[in-house]
Amino acid sequence: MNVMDTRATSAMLYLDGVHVSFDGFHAINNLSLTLEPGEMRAIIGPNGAGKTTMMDIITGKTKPDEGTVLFDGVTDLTRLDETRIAELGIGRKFQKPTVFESQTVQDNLLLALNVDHSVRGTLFWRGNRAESERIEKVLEIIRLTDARNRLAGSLSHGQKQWLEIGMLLAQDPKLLLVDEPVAGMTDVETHLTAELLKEINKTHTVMVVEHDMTFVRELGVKVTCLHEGTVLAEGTIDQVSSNERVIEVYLGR
Ligand SMILES: Nc1ncnc2c1ncn2[C@@H]1O[C@H](COP(=O)(O)OP(=O)(O)OP(=O)(O)O)[C@@H](O)[C@H]1O
Repeated sequence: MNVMDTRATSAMLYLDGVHVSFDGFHAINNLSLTLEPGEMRAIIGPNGAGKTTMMDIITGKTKPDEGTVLFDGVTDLTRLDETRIAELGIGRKFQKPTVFESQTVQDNLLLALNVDHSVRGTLFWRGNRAESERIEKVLEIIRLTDARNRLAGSLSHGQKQWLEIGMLLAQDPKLLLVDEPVAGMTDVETHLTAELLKEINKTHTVMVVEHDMTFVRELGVKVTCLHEGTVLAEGTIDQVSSNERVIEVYLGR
């Protein structure tokens, strides 16, 4: 691919002709996808479509056999390891919340900030002014300001998910990858999560994988449906959900 391609130079994320096979099985098959800076994209698709593998490629956990994966215009992610990719500003939220249950909400956020906690000791450190302001802002976005001193273990499932999204946000990533955030949530929590991601998307580029179509519709963003490791359909939720192939392989089941 020519890196002077305008898509490649302006995109936050640019995948082109990506292939991944596991023992001869083609999990990702000529996958091409572009995410613009500031965009939020919803990724849908049946089990085994390659959604997780695509996230693994972006974060460096899995290396493609072929294809181009560029971040922020020019950085070739296929040459970097997971740590370096995280340092570049790609944050990933896995499906299950993994907060520090015996720490308070606020201390979880402090732990997530990029500081040398081994030296300063998180429990005695309350951050400099910029960091404190950042924590306040994140608490507000994730709606946990009033719960700041509660132990994370005492939060509801939905609140734990929001806290973990907040821990990513504390690091101010350029791109947030969010895997099935509303699985196991109540309808109210699901609605609040859509609001929360829309708020985050005002200042961050977001890619969210989700099966819950009510939630995806509420996000109101461009949708990509993957199937057999490639893009089956892309467009508005109405366009994608009325696509005959999407209905056949995913929605109509
Ligand atoms: N490490 C691996 N070794 C062998 N096969 C794998 C490996 N990782 C993924 N696969 C296969 O690749 C395909 C794509 O899997 P992937 O987990 O990316 O799908 P998915 O769209 O995330 O599905 P789900 O919605 O169930 O999470 C599946 O058939 C899966 O079994």
